[in-house]
Amino acid sequence: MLADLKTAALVGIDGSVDWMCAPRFDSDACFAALLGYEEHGQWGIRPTAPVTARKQRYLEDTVVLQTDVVCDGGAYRITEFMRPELKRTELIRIVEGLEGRVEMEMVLAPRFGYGARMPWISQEEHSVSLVAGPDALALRSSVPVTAGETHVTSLFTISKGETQTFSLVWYPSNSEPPRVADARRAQDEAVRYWRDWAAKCTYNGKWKDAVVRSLLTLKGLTYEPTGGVVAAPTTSLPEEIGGVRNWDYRFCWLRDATLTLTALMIGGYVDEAESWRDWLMRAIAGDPSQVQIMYGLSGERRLTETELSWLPGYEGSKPVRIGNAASDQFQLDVYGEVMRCLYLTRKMGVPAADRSYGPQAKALLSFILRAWQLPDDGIWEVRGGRKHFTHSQLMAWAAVDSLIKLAEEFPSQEGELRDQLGHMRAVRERIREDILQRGFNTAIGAFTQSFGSEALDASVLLMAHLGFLPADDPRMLGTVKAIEKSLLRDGFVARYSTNLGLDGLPGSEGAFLACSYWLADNYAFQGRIDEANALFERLLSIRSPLGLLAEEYEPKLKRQVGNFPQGFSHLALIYTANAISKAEAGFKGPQVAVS
Ligand SMILES: OC[C@H]1O[C@H](O[C@H]2O[C@H](CO)[C@@H](O)[C@H](O)[C@H]2O)[C@H](O)[C@@H](O)[C@@H]1O
Repeated sequence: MLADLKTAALVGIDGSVDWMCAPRFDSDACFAALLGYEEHGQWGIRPTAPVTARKQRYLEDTVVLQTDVVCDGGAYRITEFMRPELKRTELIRIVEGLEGRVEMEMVLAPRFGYGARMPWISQEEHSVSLVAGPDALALRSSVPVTAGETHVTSLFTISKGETQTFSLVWYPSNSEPPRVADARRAQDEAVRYWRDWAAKCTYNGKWKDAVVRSLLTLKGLTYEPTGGVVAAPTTSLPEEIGGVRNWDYRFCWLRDATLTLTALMIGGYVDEAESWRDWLMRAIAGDPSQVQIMYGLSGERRLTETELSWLPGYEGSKPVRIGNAASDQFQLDVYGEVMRCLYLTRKMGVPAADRSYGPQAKALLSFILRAWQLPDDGIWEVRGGRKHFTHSQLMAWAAVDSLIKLAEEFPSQEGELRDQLGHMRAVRERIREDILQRGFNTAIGAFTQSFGSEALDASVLLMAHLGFLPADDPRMLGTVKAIEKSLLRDGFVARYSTNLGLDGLPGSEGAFLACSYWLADNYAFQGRIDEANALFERLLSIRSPLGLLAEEYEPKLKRQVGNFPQGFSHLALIYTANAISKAEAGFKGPQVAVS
């Protein structure tokens, strides 16, 4: 992934940019070969001779990618990056000769509208422009290029010590193409930007490299103009290869982003936390019954789901969807996420907002006090009908619990809530009793997926994180044991069993990485340090060579599946690294970086 805090691009080890939406994460893709073939848009820079070795890495503490390629005749390096410090989207690729002399081919073939629209290509004095409807790209390069009807191409050679540069910038087609800076200067600026940001990380445990990579990835999923955080920069990377579980993640989920906040807190990133808190409160402003579970990058509400029939899908996994019908779902847990966000940001020292969020919190409270007993669609956004999910009830409890803590610990700012304290405490106790009575199945000795059910669900592992029960409570020990017995897949945790018909979808899916981290957290909280370490190391070992994680892992195929890179997995990694470090230092129970 390359990122510029407005959008991202995915580059293959073969030198091809196969995915990029511009100018925002949720814009139409202009390179969509990831979900189809070359004809759906890509930008390749490759040798004409066969490749014998390739090695890819990020420059330390940056999102600047470097790929070394050895081929017949010599070796070269491509350094590529986007520009986080700019308002526009610009992708720069610098080719450097390392050995001998290599003949290279550059082929630029964007197809706007997710691979559907061929641009008009015209050669101008210093650049080539590619225009279709509202979108335009301009390519500038240090080597001569040929603008054909369908592609821009260049054949050039690179010898040891030589450098050639290419920069591609998106601009609105009704304006002039922007001027671009010197590529090396741009590289220095991008490197400095990411390194300055990474240097602020306050986690200093034994997994610092992995934590910093995950933090940089989460930062790369941030849409800086508004502070929104996308779940992933991709759509429709399948949860089952060849299957239909293909969803669009280029939106801001209240759940994912609030959990991201906890991860940023662990890393010490207060500005980002403040920015997310304010984004969140703007997005959900209004009637609490109309709070959505996800929004567009600027808080847009209409995220209509459609299928793109012309795209064959990743390795034939159809349909390719854009938009997300889960945006219309009722998921009780998001109220808990919002309240936790309000509480945790205050707790970590984020200053109170200019306008008090007290009245909004009070309105949300009154909604949750009315709605907590309603069935909902649950954390996994299942499409198989509403239930009383145990995790949803847990988060209703967390919503009230967070507001009680806000009122107790920050009485001067959140005074509006104080007169409700008695009532809130009574409701918190009622929800708790309900969960303990109806969410715990005494026959199997575990909390189950929904009230009265026998099915297991890894989301209840979060009970200890939220302080609902101590991790060594016999009911938590029983739950962990039952999950180990029924949901472990070759050492990784499935979120639930897909063969019980819960999600209303055909087929199956991989193990869910965040749930696997949550199991490791429970081990750490319970003092089972060796097991926590072993599971965490296993999870580190399946990251991509660049340290990136998708949403899921398919142990049978030994490959990651689902959208990529996925914030949920990276934020869970950060939390677990911290939880194990804390447990090793002698802390008992859940610890986030708030004192
Ligand atoms: O599995 C079915 C659902 O999958 C997606 O939701 C998942 O991703 C969300 C974003 O990371 C996460 O918040 C949620 O807990 C996951 O289940 C998809 O967005 C849904 O439309 C789909 O029903």
